[in-house]
Amino acid sequence: MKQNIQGLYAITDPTLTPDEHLLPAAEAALFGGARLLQYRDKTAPPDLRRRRASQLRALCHEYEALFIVNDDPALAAEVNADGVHIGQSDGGIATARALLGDNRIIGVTCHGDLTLAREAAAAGADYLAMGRFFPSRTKPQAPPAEIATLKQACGEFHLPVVAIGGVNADNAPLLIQAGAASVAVIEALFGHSDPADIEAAARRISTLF
Ligand SMILES: Cc1ncc(COP(=O)(O)OP(=O)(O)O)c(N)n1
Ligand SMILES: Cc1ncsc1CCOP(=O)(O)O
Ligand SMILES: [Mg+2]
Repeated sequence: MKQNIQGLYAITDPTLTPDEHLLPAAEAALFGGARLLQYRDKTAPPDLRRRRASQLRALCHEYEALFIVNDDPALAAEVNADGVHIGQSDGGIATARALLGDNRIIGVTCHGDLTLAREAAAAGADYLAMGRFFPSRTKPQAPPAEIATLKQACGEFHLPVVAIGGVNADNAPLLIQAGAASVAVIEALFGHSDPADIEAAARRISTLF
């Protein structure tokens, strides 16, 4: 499982995709080649989050893709997700590891900071997420990161590095050439409402790997 952190990493967004369209939108991204899918919803009530996370896990596994829950290791454990993504204020790797065990994936936000990346690697992260590399309307306040730092991280760590922030089919090659194992994408996929357009956008990015 952990060796498969590679390729297009699609991340859902409740502002771009209303709940009633979530499953078809996610399926379009998977059909277009997404290899990982993250459920990122900070606003839905807990029972809906549980239901959608279970449904998305089943969908991802139909496409042999990895299913990751954002922010919430307890939900990831409850729905038997492949892993969790945590940021610097999301509770820490040790807490997530205690809930998820050694076989599940823990991804950690390291912004553009090699010190954070070294700490996450030493604490047992399974992938390091760096970014934002380009302006992002989804998270404009995310601290900017340099592609030179991405290159350095990819050379230093024996862990996959995921690049995020304003990524689309035109700029993803810069990140892949710098060594990113995966690019994480929200708006360039889910900014489309027609599933055929989501699928086409996913395919354009997936074929870059
Ligand atoms: C793959 C990936 N990388 C980075 C993030 C950002 O996580 P975080 O810093 O915790 O911010 P939020 O996404 O929680 O707003 C991510 N979710 N996924
Ligand atoms: C969650 C997150 N963390 C850093 S940038 C970002 C948002 C990525 O979304 P988009 O692909 O729409 O820029
Ligand atoms: Mg978070």
